[in-house]
Amino acid sequence: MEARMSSNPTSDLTALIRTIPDFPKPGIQFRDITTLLADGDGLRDLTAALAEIARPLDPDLIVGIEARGFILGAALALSIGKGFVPVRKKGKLPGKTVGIDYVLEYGTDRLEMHEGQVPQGSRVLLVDDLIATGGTANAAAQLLREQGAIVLMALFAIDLPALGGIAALEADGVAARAIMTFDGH
Ligand SMILES: O=P(O)(O)OC[C@H]1O[C@H](OP(=O)(O)OP(=O)(O)O)[C@H](O)[C@@H]1O
Ligand SMILES: Nc1ncnc2[nH]cnc12
Repeated sequence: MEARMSSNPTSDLTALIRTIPDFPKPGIQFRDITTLLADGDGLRDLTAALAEIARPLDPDLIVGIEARGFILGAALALSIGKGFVPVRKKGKLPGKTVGIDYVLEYGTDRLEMHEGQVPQGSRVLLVDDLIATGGTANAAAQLLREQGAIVLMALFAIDLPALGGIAALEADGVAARAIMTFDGH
C-alpha cells in the first residue's frame, strides 16, 4: 500500500494528492496538494482532520511555514478560531524579524518571523503541508523555542517516513503528527 490515512475522514484524501515523478529533480516523487486544495470536500475534510488533532491541544496560535503551510495553517486557524503567524523565507517580511539559518541538501537557507509576534510562553502549533527530512520544520521549531514559545506539536498533511522527518523532530523533543503517509521519497 503506497499511501495511508492516520484517521478516517469522509473522503479519501490520499486519492486527491497528485504524484508527479521527477519534480523538481530526477528521483523525487512530488506529492502535489493543489489537487486536494481544489476539491471542496477534500479541503473541508483535510481541515477537519487537522482541527480534530489541534483542538484538544488548545494552542494560542497557529504558525505556518511558507508557502504551502500558509494555506493549511490559515484554514486550520480559521476553523478553530485562533490567530495565524507566518514563518517566511528570508527577506519577505516587512517588519523587524528574528530568524534562523538551516542546512539544506545543497547549501543553507534562512527562515524568519516578525519579532514579538509569538509572545514568550505562548503555546503554538506548527503547521506545514509536508514533512520530508524535517529540516524545515526543525528549524522553525527551534526558532519558535528561541523566542520562548512552547511548540505543542508540529502537524502536517503528509509525512514521507522514508526520509525520517517525524523521527528527527521527536528526537529533538517536538511531538509530530501527519494526516497521510506516503511511501518512498
Ligand atoms: O522536511 P523537509 O526536507 O525540510 O521538506 C519539507 C519542506 O519542503 C517543502 O517546501 P518547499 O521548500 O518546497 O517550499 P514551498 O512550500 O514554498 O513550495 C514543504 O512544503 C516543506 O516546507
Ligand atoms: N516529495 C515531496 N513532495 C512535495 N513536497 C516536498 N518537499 C520535500 N519533498 C517533497
